[in-house]
Amino acid sequence: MSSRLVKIASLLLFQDKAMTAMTQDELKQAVAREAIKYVVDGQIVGVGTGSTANFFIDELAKIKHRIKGAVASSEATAARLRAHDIEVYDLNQVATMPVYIDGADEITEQGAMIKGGGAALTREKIVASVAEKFICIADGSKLVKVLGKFPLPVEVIPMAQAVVARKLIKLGGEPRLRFKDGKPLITDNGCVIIDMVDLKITDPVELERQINQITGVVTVGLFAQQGADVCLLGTPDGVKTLKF
Ligand SMILES: O=C(CO)[C@H](O)[C@H](O)COP(=O)(O)O
Repeated sequence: MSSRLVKIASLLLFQDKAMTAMTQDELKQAVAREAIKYVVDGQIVGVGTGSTANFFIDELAKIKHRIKGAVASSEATAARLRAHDIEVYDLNQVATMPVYIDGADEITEQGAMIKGGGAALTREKIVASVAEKFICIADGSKLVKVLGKFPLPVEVIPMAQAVVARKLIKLGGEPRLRFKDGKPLITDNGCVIIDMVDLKITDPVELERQINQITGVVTVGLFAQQGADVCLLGTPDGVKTLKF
């Protein structure tokens, strides 16, 4: 192939990739916009972490005069909410809230999810447990028949990393310590993340129960015992609402 043809081909490839990325962002933005309908006036809203949640925060900023404030599931989310002048409440000041709105790494047709790709799984699970409803916002690529293609995150007390990893191996899959910038990633809670790869999670409720029982585990990123109540799924044909 001539160098001119190679250049054109790589330009087209670049353009194609850029368009795919843009489309996924547009889908995330569409579900974030739709999620605003679930926000209850005068109340506190629980807010998740990640790129889809970030789109939601930007939409929430447009109606901030209608809400009392928000509870954040991570330091990053708290910073973004504050940058929009949305009041951030400590969860200890909040007994209940109508909705918790967050993304997911994978979600099944039954509403079970893998979360924690952004390392915020523990605070996400805690805030979600206080909310009356979990509204999952996700682009269509997150809908799966069986959970486990996305590595399952487990937040672990650092001194228990090796013992927990040994016990996780017995449950199948392969534990991998998560790194960031060449060092083990440290969560907002001062813990590490072990990602379990090569899993095929046919019984998410049971696996969540088993991993929860391992001493040294803080949280597993399986949200099955308490999954989503609603999923707003972004598809090229529009936002689909799945109720569980
Ligand atoms: O669980 C999460 C962060 O801990 C996120 O909700 C999940 O990783 C999805 O992220 P994104 O919206 O960027 O695809």
